[in-house]
Amino acid sequence: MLSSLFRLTSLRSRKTPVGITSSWSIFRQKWNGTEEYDHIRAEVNCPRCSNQMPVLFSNRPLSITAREPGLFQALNLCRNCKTAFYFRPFKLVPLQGSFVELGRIKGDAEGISRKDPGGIRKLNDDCDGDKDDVSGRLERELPTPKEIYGRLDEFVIGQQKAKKVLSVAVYNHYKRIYHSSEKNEASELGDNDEHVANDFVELDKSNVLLIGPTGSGKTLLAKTLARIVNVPFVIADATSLTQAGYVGEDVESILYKLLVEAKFDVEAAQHGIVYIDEVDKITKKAESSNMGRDVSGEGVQQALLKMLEGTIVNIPMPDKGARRNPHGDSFQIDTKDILFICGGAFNDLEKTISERRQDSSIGFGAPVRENMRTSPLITAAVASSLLESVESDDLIAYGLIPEFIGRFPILVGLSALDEDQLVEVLMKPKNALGKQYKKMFNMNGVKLYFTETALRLISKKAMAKNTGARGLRAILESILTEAMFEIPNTKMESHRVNAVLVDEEALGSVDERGCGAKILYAEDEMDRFLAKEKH
Ligand SMILES: Nc1ncnc2c1ncn2[C@@H]1O[C@H](COP(=O)(O)OP(=O)(O)OP(=O)(O)O)[C@@H](O)[C@H]1O
Repeated sequence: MLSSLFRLTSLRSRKTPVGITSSWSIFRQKWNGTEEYDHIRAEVNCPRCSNQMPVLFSNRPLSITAREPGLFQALNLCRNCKTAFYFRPFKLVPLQGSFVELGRIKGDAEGISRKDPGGIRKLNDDCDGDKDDVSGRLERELPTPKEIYGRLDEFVIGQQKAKKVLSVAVYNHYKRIYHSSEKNEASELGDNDEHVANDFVELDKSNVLLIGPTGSGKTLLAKTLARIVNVPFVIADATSLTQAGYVGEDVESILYKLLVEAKFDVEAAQHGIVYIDEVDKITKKAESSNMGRDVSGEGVQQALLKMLEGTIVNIPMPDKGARRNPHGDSFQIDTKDILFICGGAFNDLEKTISERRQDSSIGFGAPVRENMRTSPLITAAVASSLLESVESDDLIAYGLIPEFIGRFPILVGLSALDEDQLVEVLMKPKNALGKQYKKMFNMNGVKLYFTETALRLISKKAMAKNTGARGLRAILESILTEAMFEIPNTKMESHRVNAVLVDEEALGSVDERGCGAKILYAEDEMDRFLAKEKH
């Protein structure tokens, strides 16, 4: 996609001054962790559609100008008209320069305008300098923590505390982004002293670390949040990452995926959410057992530090064939506004927490210790309570390095789902598994029915497997496979399947297989069964 974007290099050259409309600022940052370059962040009007767009100039040499040193230049894509430009200012103060239009991305044909990955971005797009208006829009368009919580509730069962903490964290994260755009507007308008003083208050970024057993909804929470605030979202696996210089997926590849997800709209990518799973596998402890290769967990944590905090990362543009070329031009992604959510199961972390709190001082005391040894159910409840009080020191004791933990001011503990919650997971959320299978059978004109006892048994089986909600799908798949195999072959009236029933017999018991879902042919068979059940 990108090669077509830049194929039209130097198609047209317009000598139009770069109009600085709202803000510009200079800062110095390392590129590729070694050389230091100056950067100028500016707002310009797109010469094609006149929409405002943010541009990041830097004096890093680009191959487009034969690597001429010392020039401030930028490559940028107008997200409104999807036109790529090369910018080269001929004066720095006030910033003025010329545009070279590089070409346009075909919108729908390549799916570029398939969706606008930045509902959030619309706010910035519309900033027209009226401060009240910016604040007003902030209030109108950014969902409040309660609204975010309400939407999460539609998809995620239980985890009330995590949902609340995340709603506030995400709201504050995007408010922080608007705060900086609002700040720029205010200083342009020459606002009063109090506002000017407030401008110097920098809001820190708040990445989130989710700690909870497998199948408790960590990934689901992150994915749903990204959908609610309508920003690009990617999932990365910490175990596949390598420290600098090692062969394997590198840290930059996460940002490349985010850029792809944002359809190469740099600003949208910079406001996205990245979920990094399995961070408990890059602890010092896990190095020998889990990584299975010559890469230190600590090295990977080190490699992630800069990106988590906020740095400008260079993402090489793909060559023809969509391969990334490290020697070619690149997109620059500033990670300071990307929200990083990390997740991990951190098995047995509760023991570390318990040790820290020396058991008796936590209020549970000896009876709880006894319970932890004897009853797995109570142990799960106690473990959840302990996880809620997790602190940085516990994670350091677990093997995360202090610098890594320091970049996660928000720690959230998730609890294992209990039997009732697993039954809800099956049927309640908007796209619950049970609803999905019902829809699938409905497509063949067949009704799928689960009895209450069957739903409980499915949950019990999942709990016995210790895989949380993750295990539900495998159980459903195994009891419904036979029915899904038969039904498409029974289109003839005489053999038409009317309904499929999942009852206790279909499931067997917690540790034994049942007979599988029952296929009902006669039209009234299901009605008779339901009447009997009611009776
Ligand atoms: N609390 C929940 N509410 C609704 N569905 C859930 C919940 N937890 C898990 N699920 C479902 O279970 C499956 C696995 O969940 P998810 O990937 O979020 O688990 P996880 O905690 O990230 O697990 P892991 O640590 O193994 O990555 C998904 O299909 C998800 O829809």
